[in-house]
Amino acid sequence: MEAASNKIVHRDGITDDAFTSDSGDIPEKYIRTNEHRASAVVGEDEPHELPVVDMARLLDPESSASETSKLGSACRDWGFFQARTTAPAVTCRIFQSPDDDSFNLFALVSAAAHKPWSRRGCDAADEGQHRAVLRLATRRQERRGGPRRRLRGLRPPLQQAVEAGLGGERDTHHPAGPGQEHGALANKSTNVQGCARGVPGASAAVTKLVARLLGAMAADRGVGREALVGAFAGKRQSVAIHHYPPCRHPGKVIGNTAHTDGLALAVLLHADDTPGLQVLRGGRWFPVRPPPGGAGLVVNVGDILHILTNGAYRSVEHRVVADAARRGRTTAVVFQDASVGGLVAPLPDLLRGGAAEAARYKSIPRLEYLKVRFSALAKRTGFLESLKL
Ligand SMILES: O=C(O)CCC(=O)C(=O)O
Ligand SMILES: [Fe+2]
Repeated sequence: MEAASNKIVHRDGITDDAFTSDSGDIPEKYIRTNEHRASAVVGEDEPHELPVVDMARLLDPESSASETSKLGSACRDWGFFQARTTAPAVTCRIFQSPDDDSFNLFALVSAAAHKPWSRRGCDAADEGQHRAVLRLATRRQERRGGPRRRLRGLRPPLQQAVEAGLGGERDTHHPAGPGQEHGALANKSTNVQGCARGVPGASAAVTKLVARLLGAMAADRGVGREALVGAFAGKRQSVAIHHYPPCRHPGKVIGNTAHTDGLALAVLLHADDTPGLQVLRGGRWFPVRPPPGGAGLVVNVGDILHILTNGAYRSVEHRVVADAARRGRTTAVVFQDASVGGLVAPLPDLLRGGAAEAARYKSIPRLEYLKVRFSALAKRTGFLESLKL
């Protein structure tokens, strides 16, 4: 029987089922076949590629206008694009070489993937990642008398993010079947805290990349650079690191259920070339191929940027499917927050002047926005729709 997709799976349960059963079947409660059936996946035979924005061309005055318009179309049509960059600063700082002792994410992720289940709590991704994050952050606060003490030493943007629960621990697990040892789960996400030493460098590199993209987005949207860059300046940044172990039954479980990202912009780094990410476009799932050789990042519009641009740039659903053949998949996602004067609202510059647009979304205080989004996730109701005017 197919499991209801909204079942909550606790990690304690996973431990028992995944390691004590030897039947080779996937426990019914982990099956997400219905999610695979929900929409068609575009096959290998239909050529497609995520739009590519070349960062060097974006900066070069000769090519900047045409690359800016490519960027704008990508954000309108796909909500996703690949930012091609040859500068190794971003990727290297997050996924540093395993030989470098100062910060070794590979070791961290691999330790997370192989350690026995701890009992720190786990919620299935389909309950909503952000809810899980919030709950874990709250528990952490209760246990330790507030996260501030534990986070001493982190630089402010990251510290704020973790305090807000946005960069907190994520543990969303879906077992792929017992007997698969450590490959029994389709998604293990770990948190930034263990990577604290390496993150500030990566955070600075991502901030720079994001500022460049925002400058071009502002030009494309016809607002002053400061209007958009200012909405992001000094705002929270958080990082989620995901590890998706290989899975023998990729068509039955899901690595990361379909969702849109709640913050403003997400920058995704692939640590390997295992595919898995799929983007919903025109009712079909488009598989995203990891940029070859790590020469690029996948960027997507989140709900807040959707609202800031008055709906011109689209926050689209995406998901991660499991892969049976390869050794697993590891990604890091840097989320960037934004708001205008404490509000999540269309950029005021879009609503005034000669080319003024009518506001298509309500303006709501940021805290209320977060609250509404969490409860919408819990109830599985359309969130952006509920803010539409
Ligand atoms: O791991 C991936 O490819 C995507 C993860 C994701 O969508 C997220 O963290 O919001
Ligand atoms: Fe996402």
